[in-house]
Amino acid sequence: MSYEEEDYPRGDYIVGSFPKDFGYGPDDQDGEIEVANTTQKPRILLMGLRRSGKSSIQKVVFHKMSPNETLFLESTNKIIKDDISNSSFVQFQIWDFPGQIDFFDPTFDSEVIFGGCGALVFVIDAQ
Ligand SMILES: Nc1nc2c(ncn2[C@@H]2O[C@H](COP(=O)(O)OP(=O)(O)OP(=O)(O)O)[C@@H](O)[C@H]2O)c(=O)[nH]1
Repeated sequence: MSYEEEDYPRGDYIVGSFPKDFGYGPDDQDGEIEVANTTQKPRILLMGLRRSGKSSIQKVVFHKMSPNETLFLESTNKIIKDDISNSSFVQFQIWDFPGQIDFFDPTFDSEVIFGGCGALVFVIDAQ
């Protein structure tokens, strides 16, 4: 991993970069919702353009948020890992990515991101 702490101090992101602070590292446990057994459940990645509606889709579909309430959602600045366990048969994770990630950044670790991916939803414009 080429990430160096001094190059990307915490909270001081370079636009377009993909520092480990975004929360995708194997040891990361501080997503908004704590997730146990991160490696065992199928993972759905929500990626796409900035302000395209990724978080809105996730909140409306899986958390019964009313579409009107999504107007007040703030921009995602790190990966939000959400554990969906509706029953013992329906169990998976959704990783909601920040829209500003740069896939060509050298610190983007595609092995870690896509390694356990079951599906990828790329949102262009939810409207
Ligand atoms: N009119 C309309 N607005 C929507 C729709 N989906 C999302 N929005 C609005 O678009 C804005 C951005 O939505 P988010 O869900 O935060 O977008 P995001 O892709 O997660 O954004 P980033 O985290 O910045 O990448 C919000 O104000 C939403 O209310 C839709 O279907 N119709």
